[in-house]
Amino acid sequence: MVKGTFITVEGPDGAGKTTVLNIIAEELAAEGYPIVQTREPGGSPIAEKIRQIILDKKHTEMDPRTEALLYAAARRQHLIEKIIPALEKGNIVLCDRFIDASIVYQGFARKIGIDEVLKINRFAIENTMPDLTIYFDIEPKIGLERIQKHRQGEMNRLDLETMEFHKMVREGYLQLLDRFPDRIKKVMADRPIEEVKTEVKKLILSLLVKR
Ligand SMILES: Nc1ncnc2c1ncn2[C@@H]1O[C@H](COP(=O)(O)OP(=O)(O)O)[C@@H](O)[C@H]1O
Ligand SMILES: Cc1cn([C@H]2C[C@H](O)[C@@H](COP(=O)(O)OP(=O)(O)O)O2)c(=O)[nH]c1=O
Repeated sequence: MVKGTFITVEGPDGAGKTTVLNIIAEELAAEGYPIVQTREPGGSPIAEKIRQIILDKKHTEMDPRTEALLYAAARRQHLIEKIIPALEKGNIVLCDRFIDASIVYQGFARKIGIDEVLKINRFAIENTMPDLTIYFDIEPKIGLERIQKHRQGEMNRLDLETMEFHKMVREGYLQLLDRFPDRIKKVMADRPIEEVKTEVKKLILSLLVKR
């Protein structure tokens, strides 16, 4: 029987997920909550190796279904090695991206199909779904500008096609929000970090008091 609480954050790149999660993890830990913070793809040695294969810029010929299977494989390994043991010990697991990222990026934006990607991910994760998923909503243009601003010209792949892709990503998340309204909660991420953090923390605490 799993005793812990499993919370994931999702959203387009540059929405502020990592920034806000870092602050909240630190605050909750200081307040005495047993926090385990982790991220996908990666989060365990085997899963990190799979991440390197997926994100390797040399792998331009990678087929979308291969990519989806690799994400699902990394997810399974991370779940078995890290998330489930932490939940069994009663921890609150805060995870940066999980199954919804695959549904949206591979299923919707790469056009494999939401239900196809759900199927392989159900195989990968069996029954371990998040208790709560916080979706950081932001216009892709703003998210990408944030990333560019801090990487100072290094990342210049932001042509029209990738903007189209990122728009699909947001659209995919909004569809998931409609499909799973009880699990996924939306936060407007186009606001100062402190405001976003306060709202996200409120959502987390309101789940924790119920349990
Ligand atoms: N609310 C915010 N307003 C302005 N800049 C932000 C905000 N949240 C994050 N950032 C900055 O935007 C960049 C991307 O944030 P990050 O947390 O890495 O996003 P994500 O994990 O969603 O891709 C970082 O440089 C971060 O400092
Ligand atoms: C977990 C996951 C991530 N991704 C993508 C989303 C990101 O663009 C990238 C992860 O890179 P990462 O550097 O972790 O980005 P971020 O800080 O924005 O989360 O992988 C998928 O396409 N499918 C998935 O299942």
